Amino acid sequence: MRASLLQIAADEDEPVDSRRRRVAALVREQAGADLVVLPELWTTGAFAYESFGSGAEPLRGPTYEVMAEAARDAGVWLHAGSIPERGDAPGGGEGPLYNTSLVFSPDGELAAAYRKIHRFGFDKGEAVLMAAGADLVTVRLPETTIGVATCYDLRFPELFRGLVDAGAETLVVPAGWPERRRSHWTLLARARAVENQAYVLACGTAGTHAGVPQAGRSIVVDPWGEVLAEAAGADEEVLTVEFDPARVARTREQFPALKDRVLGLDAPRRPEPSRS
Ligand SMILES: NC(=O)CCC(=O)C(=O)O
Repeated sequence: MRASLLQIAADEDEPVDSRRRRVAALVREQAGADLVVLPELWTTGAFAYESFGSGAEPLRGPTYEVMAEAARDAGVWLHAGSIPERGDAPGGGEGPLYNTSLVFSPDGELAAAYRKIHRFGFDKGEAVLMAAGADLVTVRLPETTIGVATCYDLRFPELFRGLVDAGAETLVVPAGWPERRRSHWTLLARARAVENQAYVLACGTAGTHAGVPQAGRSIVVDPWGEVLAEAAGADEEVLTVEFDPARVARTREQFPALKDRVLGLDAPRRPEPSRS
């Protein structure tokens, strides 16, 4: 399988419509790839909190339209990164905001939408401006099943275990990860690959947005935890990699650690009563 990760910048000086067209052209240039991946919130920037409301769009809004067409023209599976999605309110009108990833099939149909479950920012930013998703999302491609997660989700191994239990063999993680925590990005991408015996395709953002320098360093890790490809730095880059999806099953068979899982350990344990 061939995948291209498009590590693009979300520069405030570039009008969003121009960026959509520019990114669509880049997607079209990837014709021949099986899967193309974009970063998190590339229309606004993942740290441009004040733009989330003004830059929000419905699920089937302008980014959806442009990306569906680009996927169809290129004939690729496209994980189009995420958008600030304005959900519907139950009685009509404006509902909550979500950080929503869109996955398109090569015929330009929406194959899946994933609303980010773990919102970043603690008591500010995304954590207060956006609502949390609740559903794990996997998508069956001809060669592999992808499991979808977004940026901060990378810190929560239980989400990835859920994806593996749902059949995921390739974990796709668009992100807007800051330079300040670059070492965590690489470490966590490799950890998620090793512990789940799965490929990890993690696509970061280039440049600086909202004053936050981005780590870039998009990375592809194999099911043994080895780095197959890594972006050179934090500039815009197309990272292309060939990988063999069958290695997931082989790795899980030859080193069957996933079979040794002990389930139900997540409940708090009480100390044994004293026997004296
Ligand atoms: N956009 C994000 O989710 C940022 C996550 C992050 O900075 C971190 O986990 O560290």
